[in-house]
Order: sequence, then C-alpha cells, then structure tokens
Amino acid sequence: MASVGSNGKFKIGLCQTDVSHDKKVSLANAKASVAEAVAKGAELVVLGEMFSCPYATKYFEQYGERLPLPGQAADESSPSVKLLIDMAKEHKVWLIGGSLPELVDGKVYNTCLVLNSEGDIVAKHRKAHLFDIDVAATETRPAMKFKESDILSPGEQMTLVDTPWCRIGVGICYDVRFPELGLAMRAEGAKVLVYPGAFNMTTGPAHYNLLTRARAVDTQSYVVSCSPARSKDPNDYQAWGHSQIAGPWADMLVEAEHEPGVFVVEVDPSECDRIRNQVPTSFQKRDDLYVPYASKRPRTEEL
Ligand SMILES: NC(=O)CC(=O)C(=O)O
Repeated sequence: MASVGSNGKFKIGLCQTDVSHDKKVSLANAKASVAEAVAKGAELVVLGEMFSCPYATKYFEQYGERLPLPGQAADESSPSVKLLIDMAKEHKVWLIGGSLPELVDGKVYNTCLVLNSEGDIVAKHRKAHLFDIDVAATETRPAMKFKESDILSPGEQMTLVDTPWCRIGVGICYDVRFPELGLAMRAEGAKVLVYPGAFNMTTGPAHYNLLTRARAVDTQSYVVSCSPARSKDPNDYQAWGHSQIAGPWADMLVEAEHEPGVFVVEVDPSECDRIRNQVPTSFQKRDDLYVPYASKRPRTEEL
C-alpha cells in the first residue's frame, strides 16, 4: 500500500474534558482544551465520545444535532458543529471531533466528524458496533448494562482520512473491540487509528489499556483512545477516563488518570513502517486457514 501524506512526525493532542448537563458548559470546556492542546504544539486534536452530551441513551435525542455531510456547510442550529469548525479555523488545526449524537431522518447515530485545518468537514464516522452489554456484578467489578441500540442506529462504513502526515482510521469506543475493523483500516493504509471513547468503571480498568495496546500490536499502528473526564455526579455514567496513546510497538506513550486534562504526544508514522518490516505479519498471515470462519457469529444468549 502506498503511503499517504509525508510520513513526517506530528503532534497529537488528547482533550479529556468534563461533560456537563449544560451543553454550553461542555462546549466551553472543549474550546478551552483545544486551545491548550494547540498552545502545547498539537497539530491534530482529539476529543472524547459524546463530549457535549451526557452519555446515556435518554439524552441522545435531546442533545442531538444535525451534522453536515463532508463538504457541506454547517447548519446554524448545530452548536457543537459550529464550535468544531470555528476551532479548526481559528487554530488552523486538524480535529477529530470526539462524537456527537447525530439526528437524521428520524434516526440517531453516534457520530464523529473530522475537520481539516481549514475547518472543512472531511469525514464522518458513525459508530458501527453499538455498545450493548449486560455485565453482572462480581466482587471485583460493578454491574454494567447499556443498550445503545435502544436509541441509536449503527453506521455502515469504515472511515479513513488522508491527512498531511498519513492515512488515519477512525472508530468510536466499542468499535475498538473488533480487531477486524482495525486490521481492515491498516490494510487500507492507516498508520494511526483514533477511537474517541467512553469506557466505564466496569470495563475500563480491565480492558481499556489492553484494547488500545492490542489494536496497536495487531495493526502495528499508533492507537489513540480519547475519553471524557469522569463525572463528579454519581448519577451520571462514570467514564473511566484514561485517555491514552499506544505506539506501533504497543508501548504506552501517554495515559491519563480520570480528571480533565490535555496531553500532547509526538508520533512518527514512519515508525509503523519500521515495525511492519521487522515483524511482517501482514505478509505472513494465513487467510486460507481462518477467513472461512470470519463470518461465523456464535451467540449463546439474547441480550
Ligand atoms: N462505551 C462504549 O462504547 C464501549 C465500552 O464502554 C466498552 O466496550 O466497555
């Protein structure tokens, strides 16, 4: 696969922001964090999943906005989109705009907009794997039940964006659990995979870091996971936080705690080429052995 972009180093900013029940406050938090990331040298800034909407299915319609298609102008009634455009233009920075509840034709999606440094929307990813889980409490973890599919519809596309540095693949939160998506994005030339997310106090401690590193080691790519900060209100969904970046060797380059914060890390897409040449799994894989099973969907229980 030909390289896209310069393959030169660039700096990624992670904005782990507080999400309020007042959208204006959430947007002000995002605005201040993006400005801080840019001041720290970030050239591409990432926000968390649902950065302007409390993460609960009962809020998705209420906080939802109409999002333009790539290339279209924003609707004035979409304050989160307007802010993303204004921030990209003002700071001349690429933005992976976390995610927003998107209202379209009676449906709601969990959607990430990607903007270039001119403020143009260059891609839109709709969460493809919806977060439907029902985990029982044990001595070591609280119960966690969530059913995004009560309200949300799944996206139907894989999302790749060509940036000045390299091709970037975008997924949202639960999408990170599916290695096939990461591998497909890597096969299509991605060297950085970005997942705005909002893991929780049940799955976060066990899986967040593990999944970031797992996708990094199996795709030999940088993997960027960006979460909102944990709410101080115990009635809200308790995000795990821990925004993080793993390198293509699956080494952790940064990992936040759960408070709000801004973290900037330099990445080098050509490092993916070095790792891929040294451990050439993409040439060694034996599709003949396992592709016949790829479409099997074993399931024991209905949720
Ligand atoms: N919030 C999500 O989509 C995913 C998550 O919390 C998990 O996979 O665990």
